[in-house]
Amino acid sequence: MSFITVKHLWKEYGDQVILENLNLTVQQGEFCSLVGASGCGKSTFLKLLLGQEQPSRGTLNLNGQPLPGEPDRNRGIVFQRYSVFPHLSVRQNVLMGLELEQRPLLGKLFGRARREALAQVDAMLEAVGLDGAANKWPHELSGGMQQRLAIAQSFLMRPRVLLLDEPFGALDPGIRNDMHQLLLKLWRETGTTIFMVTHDLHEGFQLGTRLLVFDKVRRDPHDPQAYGATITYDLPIGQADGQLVQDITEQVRSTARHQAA
Ligand SMILES: Nc1ncnc2c1ncn2[C@@H]1O[C@H](COP(=O)(O)OP(=O)(O)OP(=O)(O)O)[C@@H](O)[C@H]1O
Repeated sequence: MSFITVKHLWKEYGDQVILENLNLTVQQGEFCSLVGASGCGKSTFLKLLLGQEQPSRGTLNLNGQPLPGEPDRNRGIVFQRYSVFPHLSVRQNVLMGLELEQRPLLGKLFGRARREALAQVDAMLEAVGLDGAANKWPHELSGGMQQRLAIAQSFLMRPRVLLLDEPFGALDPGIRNDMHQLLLKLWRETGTTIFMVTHDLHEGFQLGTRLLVFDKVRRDPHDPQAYGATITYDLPIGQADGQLVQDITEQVRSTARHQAA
């Protein structure tokens, strides 16, 4: 049985069709990169996987059961920005997840439980290269360090599914490669199933195990909202030849031009 099964999934907001007839099966531990023109419903798809939005039609199953309709600890998410608590230190930011999980009402751990949690936190901070910044505040960190912190927070909770919405979109190209290596390392160590939205087509073609291209195949010039996007390409990473890369890039850009018109 597949880990995640999406069948005939539609998402509409009022008259606007966002996603139409998505079908997809994903095995546990896959790392899917999602690309597509702006407005093609990639973030909406992540929200459906998170349980923050519900399908208008169709089904989304996890291990054969409907995905819980509300976010839970099995699903983590990292956004391009603002995934961390600004009023907590780096160490407290990462600790907070464990405290809320183990003491949901009080939100605080004491004694041995706290010491054990802090040992996990410190090991994770070391894994993401933030051990030297444990006592800093988020505003004292560079953008790359903030994303390392957000990634540390997410992985520490060991979600079964991790959703990344343009996690490196605000970072300088120079440090993206380091972030890719970090993400791949944590993914391999944890076996988490990852869905990552990226605007960077090059990143999408390179990172992970599978590329999913979201695009609109139907278009009504008189009613731009009538049709939604679907998955037009579903390829193993590294398998697309130069011509296919060029075709996909051109199609995504063409849809982006139509969306902007
Ligand atoms: N809660 C909502 N209510 C109404 N419309 C929404 C809502 N959320 C998203 N949309 C619309 O759904 C469409 C798809 O948005 P979405 O953010 O999923 O696209 P995207 O492919 O992730 O775009 P981008 O790459 O620019 O982030 C957009 O037209 C957006 O305005």
